[in-house]
Amino acid sequence: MHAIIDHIQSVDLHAGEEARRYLDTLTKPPGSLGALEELAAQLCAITGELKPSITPPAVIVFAADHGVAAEGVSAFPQAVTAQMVANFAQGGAAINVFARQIGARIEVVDVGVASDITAAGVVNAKVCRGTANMVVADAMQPEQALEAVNVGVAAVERAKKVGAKCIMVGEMGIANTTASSAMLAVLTGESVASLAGVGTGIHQQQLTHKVAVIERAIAARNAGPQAPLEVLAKLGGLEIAAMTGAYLAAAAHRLPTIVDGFIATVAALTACRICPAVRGYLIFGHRSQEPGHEVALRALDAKPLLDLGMRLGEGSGAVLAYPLLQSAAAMIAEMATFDSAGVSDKARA
Ligand SMILES: O=C(O)c1ccc[n+]([C@@H]2O[C@H](COP(=O)([O-])O)[C@@H](O)[C@H]2O)c1
Ligand SMILES: Cc1cc2nc[nH]c2cc1C
Repeated sequence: MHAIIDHIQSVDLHAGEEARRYLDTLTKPPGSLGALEELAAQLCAITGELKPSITPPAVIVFAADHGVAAEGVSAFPQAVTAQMVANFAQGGAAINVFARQIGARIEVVDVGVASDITAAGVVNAKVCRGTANMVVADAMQPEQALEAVNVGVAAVERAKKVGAKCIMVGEMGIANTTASSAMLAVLTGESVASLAGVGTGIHQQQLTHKVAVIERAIAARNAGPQAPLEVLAKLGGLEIAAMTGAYLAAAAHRLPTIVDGFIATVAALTACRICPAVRGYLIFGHRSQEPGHEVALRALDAKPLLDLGMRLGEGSGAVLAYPLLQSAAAMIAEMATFDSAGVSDKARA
């Protein structure tokens, strides 16, 4: 992990400024393409190119289990994590459908599913069989958390090796909204009650219980916001650690990265707390319905592209936003300028 952090540089602010100036020469009233213009400028700042390429895209889904599932904090049993991994391998999950739509390769990585994964094509990078129950023990040992971060780094480097120009990271892990909520409460100082949500769809009474479980875990684990890796190890999850590593590696390799929903954004926040320069490489795909997502987005000063009332995970909201990046990249690369098209601009009128 430390080797990859040493390679992270801030995005190229000069390229971003140059892109903004160039966008104002294109045949449209200045600023009229709204957020798409800012997106185009960000892609230029990330890649250092005035005509950035984001093709081909790559999707990576990290799966792991959570000991805290034993506290009854999810609407679904732990076995669903492994069952969904098999579904990903067969191409039948929402993320498979959306990835096919945009022509993205998809890699599924077992970073810590509790049971054996036999499905063909799943990368076996199991650090251990799920985390410990954070109410009674640290979720991970520091070396396990570090190993899981490195699983994420390696996955992005595999994608980079086969030519990926845009990274979308997703996750699957029953009870991971509990882990993410605990991390976020510590990282931001916000109350658990203000950010914990229904996850896969628990009822109000179960949500009250979930809040109490998270509060007990936080009190018992004793981790502070100044030590993000410790927060990750004590309260996080193996797939959250892998996502954190993926964001660090994507930044180190100057790859535009689309962040998915709640769990992904907590991992992104963790990566930014470890290395603030990561922030410039992140594009936020969508606003999840999980209330904590708003808190995490605010902590990152981030405005997501889409707001579809989704709360699935898997990377689905990131992949759905990818066509907007395609539009932004195509717009800056292909639009005519006022000069080239012989259109009078405002200044000359
Ligand atoms: O990405 C999100 O915003 C999101 C919000 C709620 C739930 N999820 C997904 O649902 C699972 C976690 O929910 P839970 O209730 O088991 O904590 C996990 O597999 C996530 O991918 C994902
Ligand atoms: C079926 C199912 C699919 C999922 N995908 C991501 N999280 C999930 C949780 C459940 C329960």
